[in-house]
Amino acid sequence: MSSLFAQAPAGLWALIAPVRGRIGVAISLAIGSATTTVLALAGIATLIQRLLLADASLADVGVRGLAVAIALAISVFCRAWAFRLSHLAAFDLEALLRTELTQHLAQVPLGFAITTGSGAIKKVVQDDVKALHAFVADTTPLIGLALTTPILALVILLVADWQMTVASLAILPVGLICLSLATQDQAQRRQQYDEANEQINATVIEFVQGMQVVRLFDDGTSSFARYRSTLDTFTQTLKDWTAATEKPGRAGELMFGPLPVLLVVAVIGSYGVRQGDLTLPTLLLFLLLAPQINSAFKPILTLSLFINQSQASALRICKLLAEPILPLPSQPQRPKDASLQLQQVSFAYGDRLALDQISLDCSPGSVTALVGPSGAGKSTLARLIPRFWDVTEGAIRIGGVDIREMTEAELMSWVAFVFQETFLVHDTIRANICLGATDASEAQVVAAAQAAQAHDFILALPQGYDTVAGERGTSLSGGQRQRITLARALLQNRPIVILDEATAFADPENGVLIHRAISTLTRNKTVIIIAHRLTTIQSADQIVVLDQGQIVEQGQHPQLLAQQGLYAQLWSHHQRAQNWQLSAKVPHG
Ligand SMILES: Nc1ncnc2c1ncn2[C@@H]1O[C@H](COP(=O)(O)OP(=O)(O)OP(=O)(O)O)[C@@H](O)[C@H]1O
Repeated sequence: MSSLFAQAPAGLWALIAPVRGRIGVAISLAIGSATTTVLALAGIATLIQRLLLADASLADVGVRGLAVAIALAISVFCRAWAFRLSHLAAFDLEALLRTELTQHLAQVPLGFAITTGSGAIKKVVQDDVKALHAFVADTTPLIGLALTTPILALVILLVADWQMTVASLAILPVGLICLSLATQDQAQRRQQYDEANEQINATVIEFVQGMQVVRLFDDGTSSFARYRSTLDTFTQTLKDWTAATEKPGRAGELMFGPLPVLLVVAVIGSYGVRQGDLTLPTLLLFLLLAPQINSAFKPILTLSLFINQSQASALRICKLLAEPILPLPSQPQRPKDASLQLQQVSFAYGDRLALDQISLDCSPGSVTALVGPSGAGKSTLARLIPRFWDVTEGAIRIGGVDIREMTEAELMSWVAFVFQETFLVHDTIRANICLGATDASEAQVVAAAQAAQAHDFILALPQGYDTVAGERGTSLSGGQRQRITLARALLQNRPIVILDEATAFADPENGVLIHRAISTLTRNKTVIIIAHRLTTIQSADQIVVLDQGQIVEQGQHPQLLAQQGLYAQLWSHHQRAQNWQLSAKVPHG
């Protein structure tokens, strides 16, 4: 359960509850502003009435004029104060929600980011929280303003002359009919618009991400043509939408403007005054207040649109906050050694089984290699050990203790994980090496970098260990980034090391250095290595061959070769790939 909310929030109003007090005050101030505006308008009507009297007393006129001025001043003050409060509340809410979301994300299983995608998570934490900011800052005072003005004006006019009120508002149904015509297939058109918009986004991302490849192969013409065609579809969708809603929309807008109602009031009212059914001050009151009722419909419709959009953002935030956190043990246990055991482990992504009844024993200090064709389940198995996800069935034990019975910190103190994708934070090289071992001394950091064959290139950087790694480490080569993450793992010095294809992308020179670093890192450790380069794992204590989520072969290299099974096939493919050379036909001169 999240700390900011007593129970998991279930929608827009629940999410903004932490700043409910200030929103309430802001709405009240907005109501005060609208009320004083309407009262000032009514006051102007009585002021004009007094001014038209032949024996108007200056004092009376003065008092009324002052009252109108004070009402207007109060209205402006309340409005400004309402928006100031709502904006301050919005900033606080934004900070509170971001903290809440990041705290929650820190507790959900690590695999959540992989399954959901970092783009989708970023959208919630950034864009949806920003949408709620806009809702609280701008929309909440408008709720008070947009609703109070027409209601109060209506009450005053009904009291003044109910028949005239009905007559002057007769125009409203016409406007409503036009509006419902303009919005009748709104949902379907909105969906078409969203789909066309998504298509454009996807094509732009494809165009930008693939620019290097695209421009090398076709100078960009064909992918640009794809972009043009989705843009044309998008433009056409918008044109159709505009054409279908244009006329009734404009008519509705006109009907909700002040002019038609002023015309009706002026004509009917003047006739009424001439007949003696209506007094001039009442006509003035209608001329001033009736347009306020009509004009309120547009802001109310805009408000409902805003509320719907904010509700969609709120639901995405709530869904993320409702994501179950990794269950933690009530009585944590400590492993007795660095042995690793998988006991009939099964795991499914949703209803798709990725691992099926895997049992495996790795004694302390042994090297276990996971091999198998693509999609066999190697990465999934490796990721279950640091609890990216919990097993669907069975158990994983370290030193005899089920990893679900260990605290997160305890588990992390046993397992180092070297990702296939190296990740550097936007900080100094030193901070990147120290990640997870913040109390390390300078000498320890340098020793780790030396062992990871990274010290020399770090010293050659402009600020040495104080150089800030570029965004996602872009200013460093792939091999250099790998060596920094290896230095990090070396410094952490955890008894179990999981290597996920750390050397796959290294060039030969980097490959030798990285191989050396890995040898140091894995010395005397329990190692699980996923390797496609089968040559590096020939001496592994056990090789586990996975296929379609199951262990199909298990043993040491010579044993597995002799079995002439899947491993032998993979090995011969690997050998062929190693011996493969570019054959060049030298032209005879
Ligand atoms: N995040 C995920 N969501 C859903 N299915 C997934 C996810 N990750 C992997 N899978 C599926 O689980 C199965 C095992 O994938 P896994 O990545 O573990 O295989 P692998 O042996 O490591 O493959 P490779 O050698 O290509 O990396 C595959 O069928 C894959 O499509």
